[in-house]
Amino acid sequence: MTSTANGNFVRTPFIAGNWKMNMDHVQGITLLQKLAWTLSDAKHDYSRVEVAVFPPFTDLRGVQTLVQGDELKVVYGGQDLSQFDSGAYTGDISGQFLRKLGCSYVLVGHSERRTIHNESDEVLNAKVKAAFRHEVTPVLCVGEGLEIRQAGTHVEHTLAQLRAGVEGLTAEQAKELVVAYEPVWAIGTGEVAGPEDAQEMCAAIRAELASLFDDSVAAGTRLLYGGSVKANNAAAIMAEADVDGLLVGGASLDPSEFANIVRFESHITAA
Ligand SMILES: O=C(CO)COP(=O)(O)O
Repeated sequence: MTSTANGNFVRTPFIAGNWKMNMDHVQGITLLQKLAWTLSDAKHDYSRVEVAVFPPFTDLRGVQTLVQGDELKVVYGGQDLSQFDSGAYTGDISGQFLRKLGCSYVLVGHSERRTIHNESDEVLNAKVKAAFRHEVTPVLCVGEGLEIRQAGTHVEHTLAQLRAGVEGLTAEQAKELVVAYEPVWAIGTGEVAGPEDAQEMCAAIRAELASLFDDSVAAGTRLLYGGSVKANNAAAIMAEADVDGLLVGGASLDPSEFANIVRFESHITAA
């Protein structure tokens, strides 16, 4: 992303709220309504900054109904999907079902899936491919834990996750893919990676995409940062050349805070 103080971006900035296992389907609707009102009051231009929410599966039908009924421009997605299309996989959700619910995106390989559910790079690669099969754009999450960061091998570690995740994709798919760098030590801890840490990793990811695919993939793929993003640090992170968006956890549960993150450009011009 090349940005200037007046907010000209090469790739459309993407600000996403990952609600994790918060908000039942009633609370979820209220949260989305408040977010939409706040952004509408602020005359948010969704063509300048794309806004996405990732609610729990049980909220998705309500979110779809609200988005369609009120013609909201907020897009939404699932927090996970099965690598399989259908069958005897109790508890799992097919990409086909997400597509039918109007999901544009799906998170794949969030660190909480990798650690709590032991999802391997191999499974995650199959999930990325399943998402493409069902025409849902995967947001592949990568990032290192604290020990790896302290050992100084974070770039190598994260790029290995990236390579495994995108294996077998076409250049066209890789360009559509969104990659989210979320250092595990910065998630939900209040410990935010500095803008320069986010930039270091996003630049490395972009260079890796150029070598795995080609320069047009590297130039087109959107790269997000996630981990303790708040309204007061969003603008500085977004000012980095290779950061195209933000994946926000805790702060996305507060509609006014999240709206201020979406409106990070107003902070840049105000600064
Ligand atoms: O995991 C995250 C988003 O997917 C980040 O969570 P927090 O913003 O709560 O640190």
